[in-house]
Amino acid sequence: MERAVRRTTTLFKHIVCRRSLQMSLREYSAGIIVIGDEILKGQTTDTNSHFLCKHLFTLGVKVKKISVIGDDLEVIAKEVSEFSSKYTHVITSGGIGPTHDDKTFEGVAKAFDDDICPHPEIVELCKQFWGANLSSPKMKLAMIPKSARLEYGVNKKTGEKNKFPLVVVNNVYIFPGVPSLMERSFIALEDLFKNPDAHFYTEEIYVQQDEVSIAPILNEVDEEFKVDVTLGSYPDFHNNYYKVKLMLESSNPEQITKAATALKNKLPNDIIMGVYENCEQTYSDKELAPQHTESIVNYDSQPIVNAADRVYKLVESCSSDDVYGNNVQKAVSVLEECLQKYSLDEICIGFNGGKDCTALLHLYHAVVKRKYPGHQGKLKALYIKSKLPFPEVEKFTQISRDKYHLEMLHFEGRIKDSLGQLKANHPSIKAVIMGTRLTDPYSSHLEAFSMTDADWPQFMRVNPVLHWSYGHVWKFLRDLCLPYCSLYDRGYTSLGSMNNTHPNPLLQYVDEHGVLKYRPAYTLSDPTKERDGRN
Ligand SMILES: Cc1cc2nc3c(=O)[nH]c(=O)nc-3n(C[C@H](O)[C@H](O)[C@H](O)COP(=O)(O)O)c2cc1C
Ligand SMILES: Nc1ncnc2c1ncn2[C@@H]1O[C@H](COP(=O)(O)OP(=O)(O)OP(=O)(O)O)[C@@H](O)[C@H]1O
Ligand SMILES: [Co+2]
Ligand SMILES: [K+]
Ligand SMILES: [Mg+2]
Repeated sequence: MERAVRRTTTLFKHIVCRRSLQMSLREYSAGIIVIGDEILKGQTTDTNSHFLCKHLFTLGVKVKKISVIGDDLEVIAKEVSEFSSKYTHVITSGGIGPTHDDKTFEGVAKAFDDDICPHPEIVELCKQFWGANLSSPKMKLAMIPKSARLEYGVNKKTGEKNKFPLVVVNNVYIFPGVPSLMERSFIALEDLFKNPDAHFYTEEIYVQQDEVSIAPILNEVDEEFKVDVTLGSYPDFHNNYYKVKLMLESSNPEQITKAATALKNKLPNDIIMGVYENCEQTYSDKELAPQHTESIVNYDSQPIVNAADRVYKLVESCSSDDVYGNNVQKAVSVLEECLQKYSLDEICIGFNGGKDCTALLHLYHAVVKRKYPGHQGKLKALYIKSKLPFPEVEKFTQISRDKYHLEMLHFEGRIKDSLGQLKANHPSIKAVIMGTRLTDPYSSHLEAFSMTDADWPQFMRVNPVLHWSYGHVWKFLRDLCLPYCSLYDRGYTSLGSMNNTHPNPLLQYVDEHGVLKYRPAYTLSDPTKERDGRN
């Protein structure tokens, strides 16, 4: 939501986007109608339209309009009728449950001057699945427009025909509102929507300056190429590496290249962080993620996808006098040794969103991927929440959990007590991988494998980055374009709780408007001052 709102309030709405109607290509359009009082009342958040837009785009279908309406017969009929005449496909979600307030089938029937009546095939299915007799509320599911046809679709994983059909009237596809059901059903039926001619070319340019300062350039390029190329500008306030992503899109490969070249020539060179060219999307069912070619500058927008290749390449290509490279190598071999000694079930990584464990998590992920290429299970991560955690830290741990597919073992309170609970609740865990370095307090005596102290719950502490310097951690994170907690971009150099952690005073400066600001953590030149913001 937040992101969508931001987009519409920014420059993009002033750049009118048009794409040429190349006559050789047939354009497929779609309109989405989200139906349900609960959405208009703010009791449910609509995620279905977002899901549909994303998938339809990859199928070569342009969504032209999304409408959200209540469970009102007249309104449904009017909207369906209008959408049906305007767009190639109309997709509705919601309002097909067994209760009185669900009116979508009736509304669609009305839109086409049709009536609803029991459909024998669905009546049969209702009997089979729910033992429903003709008077049971479930039978409402069988009351569909007379002119409807049924589309079963195929489960892509099992190859089997779906058990329950989708109801379709003319070009109107009537999906359930429950997101999991809608998504499953849509994926099984997506071939119905696909545009066989679609062939979009995209190019992404990542820029390190805010939108306002580049707006005149965007307007110029848009003006020149708008007939053939769509230019979008998407700011990201939380990214550690860029401020705006520019997205060009066209079905004409020559024109998109010309537009992108014009844009790159006009933008100051030093603000371009990364360029992905020819991210051609052909609409196979395989992957939603765009197939990127390598960025021609250095920003990697998908650092986790190739984690193992990148990490091992770094390790294999490093020379003997490269201290940083050797430290990465050492970390990888400690992790490999850890995986020899313990099974994945016996290991968790201590992950609290800090920089050291963020670098470590990426290494651990890479080493696991290399050792177990087909591994589908989740890596375990231990997160002991402090009394007053920073919201930025909380957010970052959640983002990391999703990106690296972690199973989070959550605890709250004192670390020692939490480790006692870890032992009790997860008896299989024997080793905790940690981002501790020799320069951390009370850590100068540690080794790669050190048991916890005698008066602590007993775990093997595995310390792969023990010999890394402060600078090495930042070099690793930044060189590989890894996401890290946003507090580090605002002058924090080590993170504890909100009550004992401040930005590092050494990074303070006064900007041109006289405002006190902090430089990012990776610019700290004296590493012995890493904890100067802690008390
Ligand atoms: C898994 C784990 C094991 C730990 N084992 C010990 C230990 O054996 N002895 C000890 O004094 N502290 C131990 N600690 C505490 C850490 O040394 C350190 O005090 C804690 O991570 C807070 O670090 P900070 O002050 O940099 O935020 C452990 C912490 C964790 C997460
Ligand atoms: N609350 C915690 N929950 C889980 N693991 C923790 C916790 N605190 C510390 N650890 C582990 O101990 C390591 C050392 O802690 P430390 O605070 O020095 O590093 P960090 O949090 O990764 O980064 P920073 O030094 O910037 O705060 C972490 O990398 C992590 O592996
Ligand atoms: Co640290
Ligand atoms: K924008
Ligand atoms: Mg910390």
